[in-house]
Formats: sequence, structure tokens, C-alpha cells
Amino acid sequence: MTDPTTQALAVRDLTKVFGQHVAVDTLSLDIPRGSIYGIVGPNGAGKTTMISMVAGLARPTAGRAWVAGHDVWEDPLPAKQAMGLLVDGVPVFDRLSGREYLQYLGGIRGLPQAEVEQRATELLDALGLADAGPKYIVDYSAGMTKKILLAGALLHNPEILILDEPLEAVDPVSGRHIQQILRRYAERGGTVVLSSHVMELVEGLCDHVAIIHQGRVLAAGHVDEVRQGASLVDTFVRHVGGRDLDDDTLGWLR
Ligand SMILES: Nc1ncnc2c1ncn2[C@@H]1O[C@H](COP(=O)(O)OP(=O)(O)OP(=O)(O)O)[C@@H](O)[C@H]1O
Repeated sequence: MTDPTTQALAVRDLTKVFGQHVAVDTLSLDIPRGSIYGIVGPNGAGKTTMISMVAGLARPTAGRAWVAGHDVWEDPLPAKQAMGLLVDGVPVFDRLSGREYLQYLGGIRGLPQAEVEQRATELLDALGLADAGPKYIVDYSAGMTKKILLAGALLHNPEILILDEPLEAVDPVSGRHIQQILRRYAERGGTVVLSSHVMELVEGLCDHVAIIHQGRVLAAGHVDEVRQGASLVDTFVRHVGGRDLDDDTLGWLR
């Protein structure tokens, strides 16, 4: 493996144990600068747990994580300045309107007020939230909430975006806009790390992918290298194992 401080994001032997259960198991991964990197894996594979440790939200049992060359747990401030986060567990102040939430985040990030206003207007517009800007986040739908959290992650123009299921619950028009935004961001040198269960999204948007299962990396690299001529769904099933249900299963169900 390469020097982890040269990567946009890197983890080495990252491990998280909950009681008797090893959720992330000595996991090592390099995410190059400028890539759009998909993290895929079955339910319970450890994706969110890994992302939470990289984001500085969950303390690793063992191992290390670097973001933009900074050790997330030893040198958290520059690591956190470099990242934009859309991850469960980040507090959302949902008694603020969408616009107030962005104004609040802009203040925390030390952006000039006029800049925050301009960026907030553009982000709300690009994400189809222009009419919802004055509305409390608590009254947002699931997809609207996802989009305002994404706007918050983008607001300070971070070096690295870490997005857990960014398109979950998002409508197709907004989904297309979000993909355009992420592509443009990566073309200009930003790095995107996203988890998703939607293989078509990962194949269409990401240039790299890692398949995670039981807290370990089963395959990682350029999407074409990982899928080797097959579709990503078939590659995924081949790696994690899958079977069709027996005819008798749930025989009582109409
Ligand atoms: N706080 C916790 N306490 C105990 N176990 C946990 C905790 N958080 C996660 N786990 C367990 O760790 C494992 C990995 O969970 P994680 O949420 O990281 O999976 P995931 O890959 O993100 O799954 P999904 O695709 O369903 O979101 C699961 O077995 C889960 O039950």
C-alpha cells in the first residue's frame, strides 16, 4: 500500500468491535485524489461504521484513518476542515429552516456572510429546494432532508466529500442534478466517497469501487478492474455470495 498521507482518504487496519461483534475488521483502503469512489456491500457489511470512523464520529477500536493527509483521530481539526459530510449521526438542527441551517453552517466554517447567502441560494436552487428554503427542516420529506444535508456538506467547498447513501429517497430529477454536481466537483479536483446499494449509480458515476463484506474489503480498484467485463451486480453477488429462495420459502404467503 502507498503512503496514506498522499491519498485523499486512507485507512489502515481499521477495526471496530461492538461487544462480541467485529463490524469493521482490519480494513485497509486507499482513495486517490480526484476520484469518485463507491463503497458497496450487503446490509450490515460495515460501510456506515467505517465511514463514521473516517468522519471522526465513531472512535476506532484499532487502526488509523487519514483524510487529506491528516490523521483523523490524532489531528482532527485539519482533517475535519477538509471534509464535507453526509452521514447518519451528524446532528441536524431541524428547528431551523433550510436556509438558516446553511447560514449556521457557513458561520461555523468561517465563511463571509455574503458568500454564504450566495452559495445557499445556488445550492437550494440546484437541489430543487428553492421553495423549501424558508421551511423548517423538521417538516421536510426524507428526500428533502437528504438534499439539505448534502447542501450543508457542499457549502464550504471541501476537498473531500464523504456521503453515506446520498441519493437514497431522492427523486430522479434531483438525483440527476446531484450526479452532475458531483462529477463537476471531481473534475475540478474534489474527491467523492459515497456508499450506495444502487449498483447502476455506482457504475454510472464512480470511477473506483470497493466491495465490503463482514467488515473486510473483498475487492477494490477501478470499476472496470473490479467487475472484469461483468456487471457490477453480478460481481457483487459473486463476491458476497447469493442464492435464490427455495420454492417452499414463505409458502404461506399468497
Ligand atoms: N452502535 C452499534 N452497536 C452495536 N452494533 C452496531 C452498532 N452500529 C453498527 N453495529 C453493527 O455493525 C454491523 C455493521 O453495521 P453498519 O451500519 O456499518 O453496516 P452497513 O454496511 O452500513 O449496512 P447497511 O447497508 O444496512 O446500511 C452490523 O452488524 C450492525 O448491527
